[in-house]
Amino acid sequence: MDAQVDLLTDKEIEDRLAELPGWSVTDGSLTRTYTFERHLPAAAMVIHVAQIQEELNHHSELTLGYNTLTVAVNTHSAGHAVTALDFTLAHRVEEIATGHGAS
Ligand SMILES: C[C@H](O)[C@H](O)[C@H]1CNC2=NC(N)=NC(=O)C2=N1
Repeated sequence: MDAQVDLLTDKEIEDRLAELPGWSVTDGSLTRTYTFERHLPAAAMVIHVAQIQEELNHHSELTLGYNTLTVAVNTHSAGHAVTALDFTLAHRVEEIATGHGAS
């Protein structure tokens, strides 16, 4: 049984989004689309994000395009609400993005 996940108020979500330029809550998920110079760097970042997701045991929907990678996450165990766990993942992804040539 997953531990009870604390829900966030709209204000808390807005405050946390202010710390994550480029991220938004879109269609119920915390979302960011990264753009790359070429396809393979985008594909390589998928593996790195997957490693982080396994470490956190928290998983997003990843959409790989020609030179884009979209990360979209909410918390399934909280009824697909956006929670602090989603922001934790977003910050971890942000930490690696520049190194992958993402913008
Ligand atoms: C059994 C496993 O721990 C749970 O299903 C984890 C896996 N990854 C998850 N990812 C997300 N986004 N939300 C969850 O509630 C979640 N739960």
